[in-house]
Amino acid sequence: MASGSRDRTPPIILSIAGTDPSGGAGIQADLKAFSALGGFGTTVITALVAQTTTGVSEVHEVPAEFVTAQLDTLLDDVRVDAVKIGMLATTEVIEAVARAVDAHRLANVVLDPVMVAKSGDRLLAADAVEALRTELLPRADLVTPNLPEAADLLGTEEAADLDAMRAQGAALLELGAGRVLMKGGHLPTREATDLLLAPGAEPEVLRAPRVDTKNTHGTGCTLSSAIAALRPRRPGWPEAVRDAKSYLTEALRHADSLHVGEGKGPVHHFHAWW
Ligand SMILES: Nc1ncnc2c1ncn2[C@@H]1O[C@H](COP(=O)(O)OP(=O)(O)OP(=O)(O)O)[C@@H](O)[C@H]1O
Ligand SMILES: Cc1ncc(CO)c(N)n1
Repeated sequence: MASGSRDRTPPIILSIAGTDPSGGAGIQADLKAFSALGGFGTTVITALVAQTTTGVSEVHEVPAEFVTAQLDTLLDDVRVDAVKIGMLATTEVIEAVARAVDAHRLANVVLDPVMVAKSGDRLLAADAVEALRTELLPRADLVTPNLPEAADLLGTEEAADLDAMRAQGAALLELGAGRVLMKGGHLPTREATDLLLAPGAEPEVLRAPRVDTKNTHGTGCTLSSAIAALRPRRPGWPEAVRDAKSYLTEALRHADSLHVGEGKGPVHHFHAWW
C-alpha cells in the first residue's frame, strides 16, 4: 500500500523533469510544491536548462541511458507513491521513461506534456511530439496539457473556447490517457478555467479567480506537481486536482511578494497554506 495513504507518513513523490536555475519551473518548482504539500520529493533529471525569468539560453540534454540509470538506481531502492513527468527534451528520453513506467509499475503518473517555455523557447524536440503521444500518453493516469500542447498532440488548431477544449480533451482520452486536465490559462477569460475529463463521465469545469500578476513562471509545473503530491492523500483524482488548483491560485497570489528576476517571475510556494 502507498505509504501516504496508510497513515501520516509523507508520500514519496518523484519528479522526472528538467532544471530551472531561477527556481520557478522544472525540478526546482516541483520539489517546492511537494514539500509545501507534505510530500517527500525525489528527482530524475532529464535536461540541464540555462534559463531564468526572461528566457532560455541553452539546453544540455541528459543522454537517455543516463536517465535510465537514474530511474533504475532510484526505483530499485525507493518505492514512490506518485510521479510527475515534465520536460523530456528528446524521443530517446521519452522512450526511456516509458520503459521505466512499465518496468517499475509506476502508479499515479501525472504527465505534464511540456513543449515550450513561457518565453517561447522549445523544451521538446519538434520530432518528439509523436513519441510523447504514442509512448507516454497511454501510460499516464492524468495528462495536463495547456492549449498549445493539446493542439500539438492532436495535430490541430488551438482551442478558442470551452467547447473546443471539451472536444480536444475527449480526443486525448481516445488516445489512451487515463484522464485529461485541459488547462485554460491561455484563454482570454476573466476566470482561469480548466476542464477535467475522464472516460464515461461528464467533464468537470474547474474555475479559479484570475490573479492579476505578470509573475506566472512555473504555473504549469506547480499545478502538475501539486496534483501528484496530493493524489496519495486524496480519495480520487478530482479531489487532488481541485485542491492542487486552489494551491496554485494561492501561490500566484503570493507571487508579487517575491522579486526574482526582471521577466515573468515565479509563483511563490509559501509553506503555511493549510
Ligand atoms: N493569472 C492566473 N490566475 C489564476 N490561475 C491561472 C493564471 N494563469 C494561469 N492560471 C492557471 O494555471 C494553471 C496553468 O495554466 P496554463 O494554461 O498557464 O499552463 P502552462 O502554460 O502549462 O504553464 P507553464 O507556462 O508554466 O508551462 C491552470 O490551472 C490555469 O488555469
Ligand atoms: C525545466 C522546465 N520545465 C518546464 C518549464 C515550463 O515552463 C520550464 N520553463 N522549464
